[in-house]
Amino acid sequence: MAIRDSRPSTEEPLINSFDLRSAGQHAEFLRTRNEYRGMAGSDTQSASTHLDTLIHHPSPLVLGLTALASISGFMFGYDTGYISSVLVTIGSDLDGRELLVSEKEWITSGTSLGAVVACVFAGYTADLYGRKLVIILCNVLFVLGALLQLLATKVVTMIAGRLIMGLGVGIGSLIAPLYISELSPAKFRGRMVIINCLAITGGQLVAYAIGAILGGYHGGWRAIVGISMLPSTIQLIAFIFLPDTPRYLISIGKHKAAHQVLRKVYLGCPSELIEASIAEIHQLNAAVPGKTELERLRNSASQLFSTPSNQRALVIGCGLQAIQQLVGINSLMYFSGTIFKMVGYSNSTAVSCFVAGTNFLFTIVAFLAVDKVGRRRMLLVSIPLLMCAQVLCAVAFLHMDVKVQQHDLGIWEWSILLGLVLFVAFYAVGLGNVPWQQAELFPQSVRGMGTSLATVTNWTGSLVVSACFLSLMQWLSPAGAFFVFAGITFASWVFIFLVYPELGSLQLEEVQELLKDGFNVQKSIYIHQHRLM
Ligand SMILES: O[C@H]1[C@H](O)[C@@H](O)[C@H](O)[C@@H](O)[C@H]1O
Repeated sequence: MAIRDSRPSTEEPLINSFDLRSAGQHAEFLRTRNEYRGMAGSDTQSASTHLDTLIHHPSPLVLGLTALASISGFMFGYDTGYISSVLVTIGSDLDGRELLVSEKEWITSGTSLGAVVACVFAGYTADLYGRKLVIILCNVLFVLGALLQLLATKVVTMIAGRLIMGLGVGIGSLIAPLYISELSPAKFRGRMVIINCLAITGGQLVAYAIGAILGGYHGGWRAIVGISMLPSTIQLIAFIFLPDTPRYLISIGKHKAAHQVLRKVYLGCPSELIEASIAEIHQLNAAVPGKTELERLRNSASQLFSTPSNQRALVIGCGLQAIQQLVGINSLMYFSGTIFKMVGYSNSTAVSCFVAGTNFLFTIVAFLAVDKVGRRRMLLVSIPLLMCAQVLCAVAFLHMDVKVQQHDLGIWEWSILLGLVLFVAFYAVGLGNVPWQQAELFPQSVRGMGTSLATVTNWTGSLVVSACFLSLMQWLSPAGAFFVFAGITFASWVFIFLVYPELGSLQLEEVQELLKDGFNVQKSIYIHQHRLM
């Protein structure tokens, strides 16, 4: 907001009247403001940025709502993660016979397919009817999908259940990071969104672990599916009573309700400053014009595609989500068992847990580092290391004859294990979570629609990789497949280096201003460094 001079004439009197809690804080505020003025040629610092300087920890409300919103992330991870163990143990429970390969494929990819479809509509629905309502809707779909699978005696019911659950997964993957981004103060935003990523990778880990435990029992798969209804029911009930995001509330004119939420977000901060921040957010977030919903949909789309800052936001958001998937992570998440079996390791379930556990652990590293190190730097450092890990896997595969079923575990077999673990680890610290910060790229009026497109890109990429990976290994050999991933990873680094600015310390309303006349990478780095000081 400081990039745009939003409250030029009221700035000084307002500052004087604020009950700043200490001289140190005031000094800090003035220093930040002056440096920022110098950098951006602006005359003021926004009330929201000022509010940020007054708080030092996320408030209990921010933490609580983030944790509850992240249940959607958990469902995303759990629902995509449990299917491998269900398929192994389902036997002839459906239609009284073993499943055909094509049926297994439908049951597996049904969720991703449902997710792609749902993301197309979810964002715009959230722009129109609110973030909270969409969270409730996604839980209804989770529960409905799980119930159908739980009670299924026919293959077709099972596929329908997976598809409906997929609709929920798609909506949840979009709405949880959006809700958290709009709620969190800028300085904790990165970390709060990563809590949702921790829930995704945690959900995958729990799904593998529960699969390993219950998979051994006859009919255990129904319990694996049934368990998924518990977290979604909790989230469904909780969000009936919880508030929508302050930014959404402001966008529909509910300033009083927004004030109540913001007071708990910025605990102990002066009420006048919160008012000023609401006025700013209101002023900077003009609603999309239109009398009917169709008219507004048309205007939103044209605003999203024709405004230069939104075009750049789309390039970054969709680009990062495509990269997240095309480097091949889900070939490991879904097929690590197959890969390890090919290499000669026998216990594929344990191995899958190991891969999922690494993903989870290194997401914690990202959580601890993101707001200090910055999103851009985390990507630029972790991606070359990820590429080295992929090359290590490829070279190790070159030295093995994968057609031989039983290998002694020699140096190259161990190198593959090492390569895959490093692959997941370096992915988790950067690409696993930074693309999910997508909501910060778009302005309020088209945030839902913009994140929809980015999320559709993610799920399409995931579908393409999981559908093609086994064939790719056949056509090009496993070594060839990993060299392809390494090539994509290299190109990704160049893309990110050229176009991805550091958005870590900007208010959501400032990002648009930054992207107005270019990607402004250098400028963004400058702001980040100065606000961190
Ligand atoms: O960020 C997540 C996470 O990294 C998961 O492990 C992966 O399966 C998803 O596709 C990705 O979106």
